[in-house]
Amino acid sequence: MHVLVPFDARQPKSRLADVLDDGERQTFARAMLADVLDAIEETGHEPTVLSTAQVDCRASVTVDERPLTTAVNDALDERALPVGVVMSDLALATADTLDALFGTAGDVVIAPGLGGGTNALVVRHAEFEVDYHGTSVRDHREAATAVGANLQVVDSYRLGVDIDDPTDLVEVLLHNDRTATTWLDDAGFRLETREGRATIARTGTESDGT
Ligand SMILES: Nc1nc2c(ncn2[C@@H]2O[C@H](COP(=O)(O)OP(=O)(O)OP(=O)(O)O)[C@@H](O)[C@H]2O)c(=O)[nH]1
Ligand SMILES: C[C@H](OP(=O)(O)O)C(=O)O
Repeated sequence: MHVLVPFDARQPKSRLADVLDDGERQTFARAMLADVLDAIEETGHEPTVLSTAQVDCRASVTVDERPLTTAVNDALDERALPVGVVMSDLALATADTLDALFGTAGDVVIAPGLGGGTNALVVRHAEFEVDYHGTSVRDHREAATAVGANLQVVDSYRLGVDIDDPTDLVEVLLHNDRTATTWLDDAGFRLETREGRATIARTGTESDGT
């Protein structure tokens, strides 16, 4: 199966601006992309990065500067189905969890994200179109129904966590041990327990007084 990996190479991960500067967000986004590409390759499927600008990575790259939804729908039209779409910020994605997604039968198979996004999906129905942003998981359910496509939802913690906000970094430090975690470690991020919950702190910053 062909697997598209959308990637915003221009200003990635703006919601992490409180904890990472511009250059750090670029590097961290690329680290997560590398981990996602590794996991897809381990499944034996073929990833193509669908990027807003050229990016140095181990997969083939198609550059499309248009908005996410337009770029993905055009890429779906150009390829023989089925096609997978896996977001580049799924830092916890593993070959096993992706195999479960790719192996689930259905015209449209969705891995929802926390907060209403669509972290990954498989499209086997020619009339189905994506519509990202907002509560896209609900929009995709409706879009599947509208074209008469059978929809399946996979239940996956690892595919459900996309790294958008600083609190999501906790999950990377807790549950990933690949490129993105190494990068966070090297950048000084540590887990701390506050009021019984895991949270992140960064050594060498004002917040820890060093
Ligand atoms: N090709 C393409 N990919 C995009 C675009 N916008 C976001 N992405 C990718 O789509 C996935 C989900 O992106 P978001 O979390 O909504 O956006 P983001 O740019 O990563 O982060 P924020 O700036 O914090 O919203 C990630 O893999 C992004 O790299 C776009 O306009 N084009
Ligand atoms: C692209 C978007 O991602 P989010 O903004 O929810 O991370 C979505 O899944 O619709």
